Amino acid sequence: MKVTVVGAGAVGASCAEYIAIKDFASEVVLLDIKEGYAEGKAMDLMQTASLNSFDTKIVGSTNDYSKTAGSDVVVITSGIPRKPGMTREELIGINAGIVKEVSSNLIAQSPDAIIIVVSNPMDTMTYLVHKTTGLPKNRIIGMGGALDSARFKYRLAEALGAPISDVDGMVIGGHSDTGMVPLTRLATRNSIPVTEFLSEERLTQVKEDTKVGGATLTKLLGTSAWYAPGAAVSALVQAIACDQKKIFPCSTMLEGEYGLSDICIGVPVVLGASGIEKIVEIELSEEEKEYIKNSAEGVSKTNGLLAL
Ligand SMILES: NC(=O)c1ccc[n+]([C@@H]2O[C@H](COP(=O)([O-])OP(=O)(O)OC[C@H]3O[C@@H](n4cnc5c(N)ncnc54)[C@H](O)[C@@H]3O)[C@@H](O)[C@H]2O)c1
Ligand SMILES: O=C(O)C[C@H](O)C(=O)O
Repeated sequence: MKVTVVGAGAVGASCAEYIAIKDFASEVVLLDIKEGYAEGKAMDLMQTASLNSFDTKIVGSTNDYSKTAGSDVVVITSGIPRKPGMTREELIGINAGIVKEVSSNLIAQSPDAIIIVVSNPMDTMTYLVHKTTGLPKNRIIGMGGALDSARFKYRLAEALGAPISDVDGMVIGGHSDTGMVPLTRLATRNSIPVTEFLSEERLTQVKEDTKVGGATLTKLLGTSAWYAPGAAVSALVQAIACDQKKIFPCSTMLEGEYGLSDICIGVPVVLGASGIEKIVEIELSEEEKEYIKNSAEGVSKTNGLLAL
C-alpha cells in the first residue's frame, strides 16, 4: 500500500506520522511546494522509525509528482489554514485553486487512487474534486466527520466523567462551525443512551462545544489543529488499506440520500478497499432532518462561490 500526502505542513506531517506508527503502509510520500520542506519532514519522521518500531518508508518530494506514481490512496492537505476569528469558508479563494491543481497532478500519476480531501472548506473542496476530476464517487472522500465525531466523544466523556473508550457518537452534516449535526439522540455510554445520564441543557452544551471544536483550537493555537485531524485521516486510510468496512461519517456526493442531491456533505459511510462502499441512511428525527437541511444550504452557498 502506497499513500501520498500532499502538504507536509501541520496536518500532512501528523497524518504521515500516524500512518507510519500504525505500520500498515509500505510507503508514504510527503509532497510539498516549499523547497526541501517535505524532504526534511520525511527524514525527521524516518529517524523516529527505530524508536517507534515501524517499517513504513517515508519519502519527501518538492513538487515532483513522479514520486507519487502508483499511489493507492492520496490525501490532499495542501492549502492555507484559518487564523483565529476566521471561518473555514473564508479559505475558499486560495484553497480552491490549490486543490484543483493538486488533484489533477495526483490523478495523472495515480489514475486508480482513492482521494481523501482535507483542505478547507472541506465539503466544498470535495465537491470541487468531483466536478473537476470526474472520478467515480466511491473514490472521493472528504474528511471532517471522523474528526468532528472524535471531538464529540471527547466532549461527551468530559460531561459524563467517563473514559472516552466508553463513549460512542457521531457527527454528520457539513464540516463548519454552524453546519455540524452532533447526533446526541444516538450517542451512548457502553450501549446506554447518554440521554439517561445527561440533562438536555448539558447535552446542548456538548453539542455547541463540538460544533466550534476547530474554532476553539484555532483560538488557542493561533492556527488550526493537527493531531486529531492527522489521526482522523490515518483512521480513514487504514480502513481503506486494511479493507476494514468500518463506518465513518465522511463527506460524499449524495444522489438523493437524506433528501439531498449534487452536494458533498458528511453522512455515515462504509469504508473499505474500494473507498466508499456504501452510504448508510439512518432514520433521522424531524429536528435532525431540519438541521441537515440547513447545513446543506450552507454548503451549497459555499459551493456557489466556486468557478466551475
Ligand atoms: N478537514 C478537516 O477536518 C481539517 C482539519 C485540519 C485542517 N484542515 C485544513 O487542512 C489544510 C492544511 O492545514 P495545515 O494546518 O496543515 O496547514 P499548513 O500551513 O501547516 O500546511 C499546508 C501546507 O500546504 C503546502 N502547500 C500549499 N500549496 C501547495 C501546493 N500547491 N502543492 C503542495 N503543497 C502546497 C504549504 O507549503 C504547507 O506546507 C487547511 O486548509 C486546513 O484548514 C482540515
Ligand atoms: O478548524 C479548522 O479550521 C481546521 C479543521 O477544519 C478542524 O476542524 O480542526
